[in-house]
Amino acid sequence: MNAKISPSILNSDIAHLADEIEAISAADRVHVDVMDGHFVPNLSWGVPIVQAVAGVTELPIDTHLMIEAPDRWAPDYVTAGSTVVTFHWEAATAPIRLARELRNMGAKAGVALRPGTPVEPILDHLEEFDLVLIMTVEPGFGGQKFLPNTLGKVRAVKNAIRERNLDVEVQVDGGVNRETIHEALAAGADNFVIGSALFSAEDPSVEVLAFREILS
Ligand SMILES: O=C(CO)[C@H](O)[C@H](O)COP(=O)(O)O
Ligand SMILES: [Co+2]
Repeated sequence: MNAKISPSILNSDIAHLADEIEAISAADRVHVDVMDGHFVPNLSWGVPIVQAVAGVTELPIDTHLMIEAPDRWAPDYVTAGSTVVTFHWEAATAPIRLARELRNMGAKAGVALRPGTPVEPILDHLEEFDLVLIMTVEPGFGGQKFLPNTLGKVRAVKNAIRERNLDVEVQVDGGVNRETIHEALAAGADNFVIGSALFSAEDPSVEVLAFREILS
């Protein structure tokens, strides 16, 4: 599987969001972080932003829901234009049923785990998902430090995917930069959410290419 770069626009200059997204057009996806102020202690944005992003880019939208009651809200993010909708395992009432609903709507279904959530319960259900997101920081804020003790879960998911020859992406999200990306890659990640390391660079368009080079 070719490694994918999914820039998180959380820490971009949202007053110039269309320009920021244009700058990362050589990436593979746009990662949109939805936070509800309950599942995480921060509030970001919702359906209208996904619709707005869909209106200014051809890149597939990868929506990361850090919200309570994803069973109720996640389908709206497919309708809004997301290609991938990832919800948190900890927040969902019926995660398998929700994943099936998202797929039936034509989207890819992703499941995310906080750093402290064990991976074992999802290993028996990997066929139900297109993407597993292993959080490498506590969800809620951009610009945090990468937690290397989460990489054991990346290895465990990747091993299970390989053993069963499944087509499931392993995404890491949080604190990924030019140094930490090597550890995540070695552990088996193939989809890299990169936020502040891209948007704090002098030229994010050049930085995307630098990450592409590292992953090649
Ligand atoms: O889900 C997230 C935070 O909960 C963001 O996607 C993540 O933090 C990306 O930003 P950075 O690369 O700056 O850590
Ligand atoms: Co995210």
